[in-house]
Amino acid sequence: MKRSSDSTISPRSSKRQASLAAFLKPKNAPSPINTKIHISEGNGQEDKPIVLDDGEKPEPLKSITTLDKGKGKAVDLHQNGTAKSTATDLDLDPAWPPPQHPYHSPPNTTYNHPIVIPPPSPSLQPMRFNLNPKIVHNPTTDLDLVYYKSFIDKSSSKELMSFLLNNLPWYRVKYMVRGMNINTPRYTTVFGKDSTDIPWSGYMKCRPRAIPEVLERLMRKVEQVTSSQFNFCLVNYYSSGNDSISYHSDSESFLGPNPTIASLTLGHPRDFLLRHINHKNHPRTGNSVAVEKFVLEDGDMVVMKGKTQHEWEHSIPKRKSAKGRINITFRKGIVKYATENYYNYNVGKGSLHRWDREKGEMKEVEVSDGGVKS
Ligand SMILES: O=C(O)CCC(=O)C(=O)O
Ligand SMILES: [Fe+2]
Repeated sequence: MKRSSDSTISPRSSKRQASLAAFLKPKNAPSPINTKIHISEGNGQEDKPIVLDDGEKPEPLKSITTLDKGKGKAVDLHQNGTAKSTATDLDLDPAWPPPQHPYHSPPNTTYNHPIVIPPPSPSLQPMRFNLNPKIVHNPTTDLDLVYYKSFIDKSSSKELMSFLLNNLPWYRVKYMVRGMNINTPRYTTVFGKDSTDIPWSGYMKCRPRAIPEVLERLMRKVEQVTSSQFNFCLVNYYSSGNDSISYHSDSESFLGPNPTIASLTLGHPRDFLLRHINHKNHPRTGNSVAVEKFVLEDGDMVVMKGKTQHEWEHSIPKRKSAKGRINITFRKGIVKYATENYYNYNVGKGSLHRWDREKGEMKEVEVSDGGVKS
């Protein structure tokens, strides 16, 4: 999806919000929200027309629709059927990944990395995880989440945050939509390749990058815990409360129907809002649907699944006092366009940024690393 809010195009641009989900609304459903500017925003962008709509007023927040308070434990699926409440990334099933896994091995573990991303430091071995999810499922509104509070344990999450901040290449992507310049309001980066048999070297518009070892190990664990398979890892860094992602759905057709997306938080907490695409008038009930809010804290993981991406939008709104937060998402792209799109909107053509440890801030590095070809 693309991004919008926070572009330089006009003072009102920060109000602009995005949704591709509007295109997926059931036929005859009432029009979701009226109409002025509605620019889709997120981490990928689909080649579809963009519905224009206006950022609407904020709505009162209601508590989450937690139907199962999550007393049960997550089942660690590859532990010979034994359910566990904690795990590490080193206790993976040796048969994982299976031969048909959608992440085909890159030519080497550092393939197309524009900078040296070191292997995980000893302090990151092993990473420890807590498996105590809450199931958030509302069959009427099709909200379908699994929410792991403190999925990554505190010391692993601190180490991981520092490792990623210091070692990943970061971008502040600029792009154009309908003649308007958009500045992505957060730092982004992406690794991985779609599940097609196209070789890693076979992309004309971008150069897919191998998922760095530490993120691949995390991905394998998340796959095991969620019974899913992924081939992309997108990472966001929100450096302050001014960084954000506006309402959008990750419902791009290049992820296939009902995509499962696992999303992890490291660092300072941020509000995560979910809004139904027909929140003013739900087609089945005729009622309004309240915005759902989660405060995502260090180590938390939210798995969005089922029809969530088709029926709901999510956002990380700006918040005055917020401080640095990393978000990692794992997804599965099924066509070549997934790769082109994700690199275009999360690496782009601009210069890379590195974390300046001494100053505690991002620094723009002059060289362009050729992530995306012109
Ligand atoms: O930062 C987050 O929690 C959400 C990120 C997100 O929605 C996205 O990258 O598509
Ligand atoms: Fe998203």
